[in-house]
Amino acid sequence: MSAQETSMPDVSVLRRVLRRVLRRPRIAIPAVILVLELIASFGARWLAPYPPQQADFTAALAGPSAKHLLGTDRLGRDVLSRLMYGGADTFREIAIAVVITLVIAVPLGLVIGLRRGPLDAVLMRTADVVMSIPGIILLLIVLALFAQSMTAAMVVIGLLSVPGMMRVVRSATLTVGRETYVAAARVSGLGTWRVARRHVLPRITGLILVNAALACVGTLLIASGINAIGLGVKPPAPSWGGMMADASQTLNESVWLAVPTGGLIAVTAAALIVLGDGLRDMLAERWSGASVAVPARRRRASGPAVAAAAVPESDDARLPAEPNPVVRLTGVTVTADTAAGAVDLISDVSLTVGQGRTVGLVGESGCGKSMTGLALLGLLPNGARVSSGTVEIDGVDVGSFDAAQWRALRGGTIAFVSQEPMVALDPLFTIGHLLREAVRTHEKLSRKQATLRARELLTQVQIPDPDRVLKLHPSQISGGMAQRVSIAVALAGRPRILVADEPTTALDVTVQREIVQLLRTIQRDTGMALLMISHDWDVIAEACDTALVMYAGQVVEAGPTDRVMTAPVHPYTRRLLAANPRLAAVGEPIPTIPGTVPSPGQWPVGCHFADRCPDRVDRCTQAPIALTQPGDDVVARCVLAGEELEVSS
Ligand SMILES: Nc1ncnc2c1ncn2[C@@H]1O[C@H](COP(=O)(O)OP(=O)(O)OP(=O)(O)O)[C@@H](O)[C@H]1O
Repeated sequence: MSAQETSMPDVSVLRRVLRRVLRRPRIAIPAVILVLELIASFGARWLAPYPPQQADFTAALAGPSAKHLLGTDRLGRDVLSRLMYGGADTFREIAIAVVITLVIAVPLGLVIGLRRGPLDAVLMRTADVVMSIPGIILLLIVLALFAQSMTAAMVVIGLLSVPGMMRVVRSATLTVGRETYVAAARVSGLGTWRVARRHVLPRITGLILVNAALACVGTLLIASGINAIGLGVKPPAPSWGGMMADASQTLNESVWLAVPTGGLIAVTAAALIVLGDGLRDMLAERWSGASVAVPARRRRASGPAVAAAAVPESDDARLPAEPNPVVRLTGVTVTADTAAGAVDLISDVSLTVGQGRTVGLVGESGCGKSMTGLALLGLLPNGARVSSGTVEIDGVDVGSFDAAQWRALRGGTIAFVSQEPMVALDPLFTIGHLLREAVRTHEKLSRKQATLRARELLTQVQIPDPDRVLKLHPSQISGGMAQRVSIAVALAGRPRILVADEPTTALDVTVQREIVQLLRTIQRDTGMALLMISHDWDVIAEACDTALVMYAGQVVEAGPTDRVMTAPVHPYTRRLLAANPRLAAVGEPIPTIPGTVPSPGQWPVGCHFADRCPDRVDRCTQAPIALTQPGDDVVARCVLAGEELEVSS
């Protein structure tokens, strides 16, 4: 963010926020009450009618009168003045505790919610331990050790509240972190902290405010309690808790004395809660319609742990040659820890994408296409890892890369476009802001230069009237335009390889063609390599030089797209092509492949497709099937592949 952006907030923005706040009684009323209390408390020296200790024994325990608006206590001291003087300490105490809680808990919750891993495990266990400490005993010890210092007590309360707040922030971050725009921001190379601050924090601010309000109320009550039992502010200095204690001692003589102090504490607590709720609702309204939380993609539950049979080495299989390889996956197996044990999600996947080339991954849902793309992006889900094989990018083995090295690579060398353009863009910001942020992640540019580059990117993705679009929010543009914008964001770092995971699935047919053509044009102009993940043969036909067909975690056939589509060798490829709805004859039912893709962990020992394959022979189920090259341009994982070719030639 530029100095201009971070410096003095725009007056018109402040005015807008103020107008919005004042229009809502649920915010305006508690806010006015609290502001008046703050003014009265911190301005007590000038505003209070009497000094806090000035006693008038002739007017002890008097009710409200013109002279003493809220009456007097048993020493004839003015209750209103004492409440005003005592308020400053009360608000200061609340501020100390709650600021400590927020300053520690919010960043920690954000970071562990996004990063997970060992830090998450350590902090969560530490939180469990801290939460089991009996707070009241600790408070009494601290008050004894620090000469009844309320500051020390508030520091302890603040620290003891950290675990609770951290858990709330962490679990909200986990939810928001699953949204595609957050994944997209991470893939564009933004560090965890920047993603947290720019894309997660604004979404969970409402929740944090509600919990902060509750923490304020909790601290108010605890601080009043400590003062009431005489362990905090020492009499005759005024405090709300001390005044409650005084009132309780004189209840038999005057019930009234409890009313102003008790009422003030109750009104303050209620105002804090209503204000927190009101602000949360205001922020929630801001989000409604802008983005719909996308549920995490449904994952098929892994079946009972069946150890994946060792697949023979596939060195003998030469995948289609790719000139100037930018990316090379060699025999990559991704394994995930599940409740049923370690399960392979993809097995022995090899692929190469050369400069200026497009390789397509095609297959039914659940075959492992996305997992292959995520392995290449270094973005495997928690618990999943590359358990064997290598991933090379620009000739460098990235297997041992740490988070910082991946960050440097993502968005720069490799970029990602997802299937949900609308949710890949953070709805809170304008297109211009999102593009400027993406551009400045990779290049040191002034705001003006970044705007020019953002405009250039919009032109590159063929968006008409880029100046107008820069000022719009994602919710104000169509799905097709949003996909163009997310491609522009991906191009901001001038990537060498772009992974496009079903980039046209959410779009209508005409727009799909436009997006595919756009990607091809960009690729021709920039020489970028493209890994296109799709279940749509039309997209593969239109965009890809080479097609890899995946089934149940394995590459089952590969070759030049034309050959794969016109002379498929693997029975699965043939049936997948036949099931293409656009090839079905009018009036004829669309052929389907009976059965379903076996889940990871339930793959059979032999050919993964055997159960669904009408051409199955005994050899298919006896041992793992290797990927072989039975002919020019033909790579297949089928025992019948060679025979097939002989028959057809
Ligand atoms: N974190 C995970 N833990 C366990 N299994 C997972 C996990 N993530 C994905 N899977 C499983 O891995 C398999 C491959 O998933 P993947 O998303 O790569 O399939 P896909 O071919 O891209 O399908 P789709 O087109 O539906 O995304 C699926 O069976 C999925 O259920």
